[in-house]
This record gives sequence, structure tokens and C-alpha cells, in this order.
Amino acid sequence: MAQKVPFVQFNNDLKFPIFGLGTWKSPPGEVTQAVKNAIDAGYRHIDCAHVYGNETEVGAALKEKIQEGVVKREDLYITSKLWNTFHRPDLIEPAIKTTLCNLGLEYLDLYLIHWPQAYKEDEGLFPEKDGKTVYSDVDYVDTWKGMEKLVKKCLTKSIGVSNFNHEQIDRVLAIAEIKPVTNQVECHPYLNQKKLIEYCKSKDIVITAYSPLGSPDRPWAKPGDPQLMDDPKLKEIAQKYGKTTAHILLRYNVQRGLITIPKSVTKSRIEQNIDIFDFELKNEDMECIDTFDCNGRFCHLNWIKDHKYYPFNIEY
Ligand SMILES: NC(=O)C1=CN([C@@H]2O[C@H](COP(=O)(O)OP(=O)(O)OC[C@H]3O[C@@H](n4cnc5c(N)ncnc54)[C@H](OP(=O)(O)O)[C@@H]3O)[C@@H](O)[C@H]2O)C=CC1
Ligand SMILES: O=C1CO[C@H](CO)[C@@H](O)[C@@H]1O
Repeated sequence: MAQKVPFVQFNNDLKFPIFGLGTWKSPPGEVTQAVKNAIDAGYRHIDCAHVYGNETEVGAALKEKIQEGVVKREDLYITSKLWNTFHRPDLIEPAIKTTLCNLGLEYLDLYLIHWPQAYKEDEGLFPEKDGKTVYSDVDYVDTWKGMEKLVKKCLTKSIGVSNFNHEQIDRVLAIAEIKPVTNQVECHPYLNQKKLIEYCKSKDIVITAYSPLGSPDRPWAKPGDPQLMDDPKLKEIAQKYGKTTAHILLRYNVQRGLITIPKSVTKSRIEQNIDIFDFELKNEDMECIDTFDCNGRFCHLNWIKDHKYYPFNIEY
């Protein structure tokens, strides 16, 4: 049975489903089926990015489900992201047009600046010299001005940012004609983002929580790294509610009003993960989970921390 997902309201008055499917690391050969399974299970929000290298295969699933009459385009909420090598203002419109062409769509619902820091243009998605990423000094504020033009051209309904710290958001807000609707950042009990959430709330910006399950399949995971889903205290809470640890992690974020986007290519997990709207965590359990925060960032990209716009050198 398809689940019904509540919506959040953006600062531009558009609504967006509070829950969606992540697609980073979803292999091109598996993601079409995963997105079809997700739509059948009730997902209407799919989180994509050019850098994930699978937008064509995501698009194939959207096309099939629209052709089958299961959903209409206007029922779907599709996010994509401007990669770091396309921050220069003249590269932004061609970048979204490539993404639209790959997804087979005429417009996106939401387009994000993927990271505040730019990489050197025209040398592939991960330009490197002597094993080090090559940077570009494009200022994300200039990139934001280019993002605003995409809304005016109806290529995307909403725009936002991802991995921005509060000072970077402040700089964007100082020049913005169109405010970012969301800041998509890593968020789960080990990195609960209390201060960034409060700051964004004060600016009417919704947080989207990525890696809500702790991203166990991230490419740089090492044996012995902490595994969020194996945390014994979370397992205990899950047992008390008769739910899985994944359910508790996803419910924790959604109950804080955060848009939450777990990734899976496994049918049973795709169906399990969306099944979180029929129970509530008690206040005492929410408060207990709040105490697990330990600055446990899995998606730190600390090999580029000398970039002048690396976002995680300040507290939040
Ligand atoms: N803006 C940004 O910079 C970033 C955005 N993102 C977005 O957020 C999404 C989610 O984050 P991501 O880092 O992928 O990690 P998640 O925290 O969503 O974890 C995904 C992993 O958990 C497994 N999994 C999913 N559901 C369950 C379950 N119920 N039980 C056990 N294991 C489960 C998946 O396995 P399997 O697929 O094999 O089922 C996969 O290995 C991304 O896919 C992407 O769309 C993520 C990182 C950075
Ligand atoms: O969304 C993300 C996952 O993939 C990227 C590159 O490998 C990350 O940089 C990014 O944050």
C-alpha cells in the first residue's frame, strides 16, 4: 500500500514532501528499479545530483511511472544539484539544462548549489593535480545570482544551497533577491545540527537532512568507523517501539520538521523506510537521542579543508 507523506511549506509558499529517496551511490543499473519501487511505495520526492552519474537512469523511471499513469509530473518533486565545477555564472544554465536533459524533464522542483566551494572548470568533475583537488575561486554569492536567473527562466521552481555554514548563508541572504528555500546538510543523532537548524529556522529556511542513516556505503568508510545503525542505545529504543533502528533514525529527523532523504536500492528497505508516519517518538526519547550528538560527521570532505570556502572549519 502506498504511504502518504506530509508536506513542508517553503518560504516561497511552495510545498515539498518531508520525505524522499536519496540516489547517491545508487548504481545506474539498479536505480531505475529503485525509483520505480519508491514511487509505487508512495515516494514523490527524489533527491538527485549531476555528480551522482545516474540522472539518466533516474529519469527513465520517472518517465515510465508517468507513462503508466501512476503519477503525473506535477505530483513529483525532483531535486538536483549544481556541481562544484560549474559555479562560474556562465556555466550554470548549461549545467541545469544537462541535468534536465538527463532526467527527461522540462523543469526541476528544486536546484541546489551542491557545495559552497568551487573546483577548477573544464577538467572533469574532480580536477586533480598531484593527487590534490584543483580549486576555483568563484564566490558562491556570484553563483547564487546565477541560480536566481534559473527561477526567472522557469527551469526550476525553487532554489537552495547544500553544505553551507551559517556565515555563508548570511552572505547569500545579504544579496539575495530570491531566498534559498533549504540548506541540505548531513543530519542524524551523531550530528544533530541543533545550532544550524535554529539559525535556518530564524531565516525561514528549511533544513534537508542527508545521510540520515549514517551513510554506511560512503566510499571513504574505514573498518572500525562508528556505525550509526548499530548503536546499542538506538537499538534499545527501536526495540521499545517494535521498530527498526532505521525507522527511529528517520522518525527522529522528520519529527524535528526536517526533510529527510534516505538512500536505498533495496525494495524491502525502500518500503520500510517510508513507513514512519504512523508512530511518534515520545519527548523523553527525542531528548535522549539529542544527547548522542558528538560532531560525528561522515561526509566531511576533509581533504579539501584548505579551500577558502570549505564550510566545516567553523562550529556551524
Ligand atoms: N548534498 C550533499 O552533499 C549530500 C547529499 N546526500 C543525499 O542524501 C542521500 C542519503 O544519504 P547517503 O549518504 O546516501 O546515506 P544514508 O544515510 O541514506 O544511507 C544509505 C545506506 O543505508 C542502507 N540502508 C538504507 N535503508 C536501510 C535500512 N532500512 N536498513 C539497513 N540499511 C539501510 C543503504 O543500503 P542499500 O542501498 O544497499 O539498501 C545504503 O548503504 C544520498 O543518497 C543523497 O541523495 C548525501 C550525501 C551528501
Ligand atoms: O552528495 C555528495 C555525494 O557525492 C559527492 C562526491 O562524491 C559528495 O561530495 C557529495 O556531497
